[in-house]
Amino acid sequence: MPPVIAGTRAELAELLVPHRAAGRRVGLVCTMGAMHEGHASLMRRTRLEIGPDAPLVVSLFVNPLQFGPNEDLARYPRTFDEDVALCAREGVDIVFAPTVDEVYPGGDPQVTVDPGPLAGVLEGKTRPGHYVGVLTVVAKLFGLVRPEVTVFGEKDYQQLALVRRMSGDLCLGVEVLGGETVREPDGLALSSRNRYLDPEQRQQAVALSRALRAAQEAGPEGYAAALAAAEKVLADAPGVDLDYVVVRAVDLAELDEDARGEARALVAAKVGTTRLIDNMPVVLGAPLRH
Ligand SMILES: Nc1ncnc2c1ncn2[C@@H]1O[C@H](COP(=O)(O)OP(=O)(O)OP(=O)(O)O)[C@@H](O)[C@H]1O
Ligand SMILES: CC(C)(CO)[C@@H](O)C(=O)[O-]
Ligand code: BAL
Repeated sequence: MPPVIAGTRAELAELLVPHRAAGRRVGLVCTMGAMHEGHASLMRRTRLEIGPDAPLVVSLFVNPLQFGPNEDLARYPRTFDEDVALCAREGVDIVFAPTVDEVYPGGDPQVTVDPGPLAGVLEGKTRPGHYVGVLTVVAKLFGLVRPEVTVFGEKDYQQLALVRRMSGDLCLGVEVLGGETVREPDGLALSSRNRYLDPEQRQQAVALSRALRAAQEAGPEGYAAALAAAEKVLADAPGVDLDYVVVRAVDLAELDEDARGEARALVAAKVGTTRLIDNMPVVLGAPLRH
């Protein structure tokens, strides 16, 4: 069965009434469309969480508030029919695809979400205002859909951390789960923006995941070795204009040289004009002997 498309808040609310009356758990996956297997995996994970009879809602909205003035809002890929077909294959019940006016009647909102200090680093440093835009629209989507559970991709690791933090700090009551990153066979993380890459850039882009794997492999030798291994791969990579490569704590705090245990390696770089991000778990320090 194809999903029902809701273009307005009123249509969405009406579609959810019978589910709420029946006490079903609502699941939400937030997207900007141009869907791929990464999005599909979040839908499947959400379905597992809510069960077969509960409503699975997917939002499809390219949110202008999270794009900077020199970013790719105008050319962001829009593939509505293919997206709906993917949602149908994944058993999505409702696709919420509002217009900009429907989400922001009267223009930009006066009240927005302050994402706090975690938004001042990494993606937030390079893209000022990005996480105000992301959290504001996610808060609105939470308010409109009122989901019990949502799954966000680990590919956007800082975004996942911030959405979790928002739900907790603002008592929104939404369980925020992380979905593993889906990759191409050569390691490149699936991303809607991969379609901007020409064949040569597509080859070059694999350096990001190779660098993260190098950090993983060097992890047992410690923090400095893990970081240096990733940096070396990227320094030798043609066509890759590095923004940052870091090894951080799982909560994205900075680490010192003696750090041990679970950490996260994260990278952002431009390949041609396309900005890509990726991250992987890293375990720092040799395993403790018993
Ligand atoms: N490869 C992936 N594996 C798992 N989840 C993903 C993957 N790529 C994106 N997601 C998740 O899908 C959700 C919607 O993301 P979005 O629509 O921006 O897709 P995207 O591919 O990340 O696009 P972009 O190229 O703009 O970053 C987010 O929670 C994001 O983390
Ligand atoms: C969460 C999100 C849909 C908000 O616009 C977007 O940032 C994305 O696609 O990751
Ligand atoms: N996937 C995160 C959305 C963005 O880059 O704007």
